[in-house]
Amino acid sequence: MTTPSFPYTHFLRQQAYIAGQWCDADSGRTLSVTDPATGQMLGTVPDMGAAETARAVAAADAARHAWAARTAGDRARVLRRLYDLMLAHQDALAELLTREQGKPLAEARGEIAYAAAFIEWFAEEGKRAYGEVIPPHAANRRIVCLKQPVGVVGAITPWNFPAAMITRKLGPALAAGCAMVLKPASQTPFSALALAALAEEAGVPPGVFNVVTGGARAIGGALTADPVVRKISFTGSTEVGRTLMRQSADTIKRLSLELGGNAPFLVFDDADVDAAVDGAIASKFRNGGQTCVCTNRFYVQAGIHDRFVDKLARRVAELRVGNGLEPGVEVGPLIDAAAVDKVAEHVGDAVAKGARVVVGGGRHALGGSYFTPTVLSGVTPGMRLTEEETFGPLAGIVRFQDEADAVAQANDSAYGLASYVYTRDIGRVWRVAEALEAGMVGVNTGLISTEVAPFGGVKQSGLGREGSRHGLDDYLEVKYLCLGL
Ligand SMILES: NC(=O)C1=CN([C@@H]2O[C@H](COP(=O)(O)OP(=O)(O)OC[C@H]3O[C@@H](n4cnc5c(N)ncnc54)[C@H](OP(=O)(O)O)[C@@H]3O)[C@@H](O)[C@H]2O)C=CC1
Ligand SMILES: O=C(O)[C@H](O)CS(=O)(=O)O
Repeated sequence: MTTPSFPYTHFLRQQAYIAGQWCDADSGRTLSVTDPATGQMLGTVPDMGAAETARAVAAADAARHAWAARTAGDRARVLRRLYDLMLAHQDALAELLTREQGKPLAEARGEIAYAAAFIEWFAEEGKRAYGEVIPPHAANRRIVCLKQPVGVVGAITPWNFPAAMITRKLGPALAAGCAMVLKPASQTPFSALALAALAEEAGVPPGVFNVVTGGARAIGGALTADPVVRKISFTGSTEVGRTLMRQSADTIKRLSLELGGNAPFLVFDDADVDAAVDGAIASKFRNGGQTCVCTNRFYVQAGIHDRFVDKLARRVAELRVGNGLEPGVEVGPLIDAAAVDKVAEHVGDAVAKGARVVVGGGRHALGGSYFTPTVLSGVTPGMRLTEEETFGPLAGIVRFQDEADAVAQANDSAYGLASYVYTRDIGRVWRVAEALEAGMVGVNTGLISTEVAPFGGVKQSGLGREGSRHGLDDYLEVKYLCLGL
């Protein structure tokens, strides 16, 4: 039976999803969602708060036992149906995602496939949540360790990947036998609600997956305060992650925190300069620079510096900026005016401190939330763009002399999420990769994100890992049985 193809409007749900019911806020209040490319309203979602969140937590707590009692294979079959449905409706889901977030349609299609891959991956991983039998400490004892689901999970996700950041949590949570209450970003809630509709169609039981939309502080406060919620999984800024960590302390919750980044990109004299420029474009301008693993500062060795800057600037000047729905657009609008202001402030600060605009440098002629892809040279430590996450299409380049200096500058940050190094010297690959204070290192590649590898950071970039076989552990508890004979 072929799956009918629907327009994106088919998935545009303007109600929240609690206990298997589509519902409005108790107050009747709504939040507007706008298309960042046009500023036009796309739709509204309920502006919910603590009361609705409490009902969602209660529904998750009621539903989790029967879900956990099903076999891992049974849960995997439901997740596989969700995976199949996501891919069957990839185009409609991608258009909905581009309309609420702004990224080019090709990237949105890629995100839907990436999001679905987490569901497929963890459907299978859930079947391998092996326990263990341990040689006993006494002849009359037997030791067995079980893996059991954490229970009710509170999830809070950002606007930059409105589908993948959800399934990166939903996949392992449901595969492990947990139930979830999700608060998506208010700027991009429709992808989350579309996932809820597909989960319902795939056979995820009522209450196992709930989506509450509305005020972040009220919903987040309710999730972190409720002792029934045993885990918080958050992706977003370090500032908010810190708040959630504090609020979770009173009930000692498990935490998965995927937070801010400040990725360094090191290019050594012996690098393939064309490959390095390809990697720089991929790592810096994906999603308009609005990913936590985007390069935030470039360090280029003196011998290759001028060639790298010239080649990169030529490529950046050719990037096509526009509405993500238009064919061929490579850089869409930023999420909102505040994001544009931040990029402009980083450019202004760097230029005031001596940096040179090689290409771009300001707001785009299209106006609104568009910013011209920009390359700055002559960047030096102390400029804001080397210390703060720009989260926009701005490449700032620092020239360096020797390896030790480059590594020291790269590590001079409170963050440690992603990092990148281009060199063809195998000894340098190992020295630098081992020395970089980051959770992830791209070697001669600017694209590192995949469901099969452990994604996460060190220092103030977060706690835990998502994806890979490690990602399931964050949703499981180890129970030790000591059997007296
Ligand atoms: N490490 C990673 O994988 C990722 C990290 N990030 C980081 O997130 C930042 C950009 O994303 P952005 O969405 O602006 O980040 P925010 O941290 O502002 O928001 C992320 C989510 O947290 C919610 N939120 C905000 N304040 C609170 C609160 N007090 N209590 C509970 N929830 C709250 C938001 O809700 P609402 O939308 O309603 O405000 C949103 O759903 C960057 O720093 C980026 O590096 C982003 C993506 C991935
Ligand atoms: O930056 C993020 O929000 C995601 O982690 C992006 S990705 O690198 O996983 O695609």
